[in-house]
Amino acid sequence: MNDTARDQMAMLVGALPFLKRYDEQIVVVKYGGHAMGEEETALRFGRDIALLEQVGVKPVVVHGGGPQINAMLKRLGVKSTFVQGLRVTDAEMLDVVEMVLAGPVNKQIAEAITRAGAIAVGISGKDGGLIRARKLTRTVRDPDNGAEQALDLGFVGEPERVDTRVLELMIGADIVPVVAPVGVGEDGQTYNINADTAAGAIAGALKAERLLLLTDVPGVLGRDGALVPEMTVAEARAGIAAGWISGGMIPKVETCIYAIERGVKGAVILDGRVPHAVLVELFTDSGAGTLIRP
Ligand SMILES: Nc1ncnc2c1ncn2[C@@H]1O[C@H](COP(=O)(O)OP(=O)(O)O)[C@@H](O)[C@H]1O
Ligand SMILES: CC(=O)N[C@@H](CCC(=O)OP(=O)(O)O)C(=O)O
Repeated sequence: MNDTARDQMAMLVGALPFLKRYDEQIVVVKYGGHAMGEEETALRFGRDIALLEQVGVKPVVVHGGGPQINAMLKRLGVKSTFVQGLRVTDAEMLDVVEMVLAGPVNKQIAEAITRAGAIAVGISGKDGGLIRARKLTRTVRDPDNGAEQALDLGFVGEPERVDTRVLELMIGADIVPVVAPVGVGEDGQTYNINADTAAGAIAGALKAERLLLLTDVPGVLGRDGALVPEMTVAEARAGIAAGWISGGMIPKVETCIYAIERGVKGAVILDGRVPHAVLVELFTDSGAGTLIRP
């Protein structure tokens, strides 16, 4: 046997316990807009998700699409602003957000997975009452007098309740759900939801075995810039308080903490642009990215 064959054999044997561990288990994968990159990246992602389904894992995909929304807004000549990483969403903006997320982005991902041999169906959080949302309230501290001020982000929502029935029906029929992060209020109002937040709420409601957040950095980086392979919820909270976890990484880490507190066994932040990142994370000992655990 040559070295290549020996390496392949070792990989295969190493993966077997993980295949058993994830058999019939729900894994929620958040596919971020930055991780989507070139068409080839999306096709590779589709092949990995289809493969997961074919080996008995139950994947549920929740996607973002921030950069894709930005591209459409540019074409339309509409300006967009972000507050605390969230897009301020007025009625006109909401139309574009829903059109892009629940339209081409959602369909492209479902199509890529289906082309790779699984059956994937794209839905939005509005379908089947999946994500009941309410208006998100946020405050900001005035730097001059320290007073708390309410922020109005328009139609930005937060999940209030997740009704998993439509997902369970799909999963039970071996259909891979692909979910756009749009929710609906009690009064029928549509809300734009941060995709990390939506994925965390869905993973929590499904009590998923794993939540994977695919982004365009290797994971959580420590003060020295090196990847932190693993951290507890307490360590993650301390990192946010100390300030070395900041910006767009805060909602991701908070989402992981939220999901774990609702029974998800482990949440991982990893680089979705790396070929087969999902497979390496699930089926190898070393994993990929940063694992946040209870
Ligand atoms: N400790 C940290 N480790 C890694 N990234 C961090 C950290 N603190 C802040 N960040 C920032 O978080 C960003 C990832 O969040 P974001 O750009 O919102 O991702 P996405 O578009 O995939 O949702 C990184 O590009 C980086 O600038
Ligand atoms: C409220 C809010 O900010 N919603 C996001 C939804 C998409 C998203 O989160 O996409 P990524 O994961 O690719 O960043 C937005 O409008 O961009």
